[in-house]
Amino acid sequence: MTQQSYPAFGILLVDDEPAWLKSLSLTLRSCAGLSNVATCQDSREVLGLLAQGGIGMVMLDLTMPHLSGEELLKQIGEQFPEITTIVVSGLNQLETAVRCMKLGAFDYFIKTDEEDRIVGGVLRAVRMKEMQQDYQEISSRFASGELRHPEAFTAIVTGDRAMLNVFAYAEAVAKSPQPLLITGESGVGKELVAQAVHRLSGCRGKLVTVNVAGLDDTVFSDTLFGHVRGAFTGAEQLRRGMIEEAADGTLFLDEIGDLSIASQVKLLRLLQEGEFFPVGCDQPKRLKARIIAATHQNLAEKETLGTFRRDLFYRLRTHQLHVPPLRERPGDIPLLLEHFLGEAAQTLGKKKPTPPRELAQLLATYNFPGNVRELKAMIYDAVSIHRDRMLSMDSFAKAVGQPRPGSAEKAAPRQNPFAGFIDLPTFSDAAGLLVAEAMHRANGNQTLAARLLGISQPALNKRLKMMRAEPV
Ligand SMILES: Nc1ncnc2c1ncn2[C@@H]1O[C@H](COP(=O)(O)OP(=O)(O)OP(=O)(O)O)[C@@H](O)[C@H]1O
Repeated sequence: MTQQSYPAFGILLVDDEPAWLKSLSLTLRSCAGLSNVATCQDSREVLGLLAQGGIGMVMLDLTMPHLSGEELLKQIGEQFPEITTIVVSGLNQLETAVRCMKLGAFDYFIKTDEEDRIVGGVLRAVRMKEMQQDYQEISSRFASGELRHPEAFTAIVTGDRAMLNVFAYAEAVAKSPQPLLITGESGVGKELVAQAVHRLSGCRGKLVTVNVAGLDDTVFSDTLFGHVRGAFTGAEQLRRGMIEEAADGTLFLDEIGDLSIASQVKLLRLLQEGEFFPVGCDQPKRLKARIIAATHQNLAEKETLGTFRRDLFYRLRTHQLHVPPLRERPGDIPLLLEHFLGEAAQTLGKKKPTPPRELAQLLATYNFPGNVRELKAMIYDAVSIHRDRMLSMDSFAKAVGQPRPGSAEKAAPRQNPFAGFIDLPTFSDAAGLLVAEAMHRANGNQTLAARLLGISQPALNKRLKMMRAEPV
């Protein structure tokens, strides 16, 4: 996407008629935004040109002097199997088309076909080729297992294997012009990942973020596509949409799961055709930005319920990254704690406090529905009220012990876990099981287990001694 010309690989047009070569190049440039196009009039030169490298696709005439198109097709298939070949011929014969397909042609067009058909076919082939290249890149990155640009991820604190896999994938698809979908619960760091992908893309344009939640279809169109002067009452000035703001860069569409069906249709058209119409304008403009979309919602479920279009879902997830929730990467909690303590202290102009040893363990017992954002807020909160050298556990214990406002735990009356039992355990058995669970969650730390149970540490110690004397 950094290069001026698109796509990243060259497209070679081969025909002995210069007028056709000129008109096809113009059509590809103006209707499909394909500018990385070279032409060749002499079929004998084609193999030599391909040997120089850089060409990923050939569009070939069949009836040419010297080397016929069919012969060339065969030789390209043998010597350059990675190159996609499309036949564009004056011959409207089914047998010829079938023969070409058998020789490996990706598609077959007749010169008199409508322009839209040819352009659509070429764009399809370009997309397939880009995806092939992306997948090769992905597998080679995973095989090497190393990040080439770890510095792009410095804002994301983690040591987790699954997160490192997310980074490897992000690196592999960063330069792809295909859309990228980032999923994961709220607060896991999806936007940080989008920023890293943009940085790695090498695009010289900006990263432009649009939160599409709550935008009705009219505002969505106006925000993304912009409008011309006089497009509607109040449109006194021309407005460039966010797509244009993000030209040669990345357009990050956050909360994509909330998009209305009408706007989904428009986004799909943008992705499929690579063009859009500013409101009130009948001249299409080309999409020159890479699209990254993110959501905390389950799009597969929404698609089944009919609230998210299947075609858009499949288009968006050409490449997909899932950022795991914090509770699935407890090893990150101490790292994030250290990081945010430093950050909060600096922001609040305080000395970085020392966290008690049990704090990370206490936090590991909590399931963090708000993920890293919630942890960050807890730490900022604690640092803002802290006075001594040692950080107090109190605000954390309070936060992890409380059901979140509006959460299911608060809304639903707590079920008595013994409700379905025919024979109730004895009081001492039940207490023993509760203590065993708290000790397990606290990783054997009595201070922490006592906090979880809401009793003092000596009381817990006494109970443990009793349990050892008469095991449950
Ligand atoms: N691994 C991390 N290291 C450092 N900071 C992080 C990390 N993950 C998230 N954060 C911070 O947590 C907050 C939430 O992150 P972010 O906005 O990227 O999450 P999100 O998944 O995009 O959330 P939402 O779905 O609500 O938009 C931000 O302040 C971000 O800087």
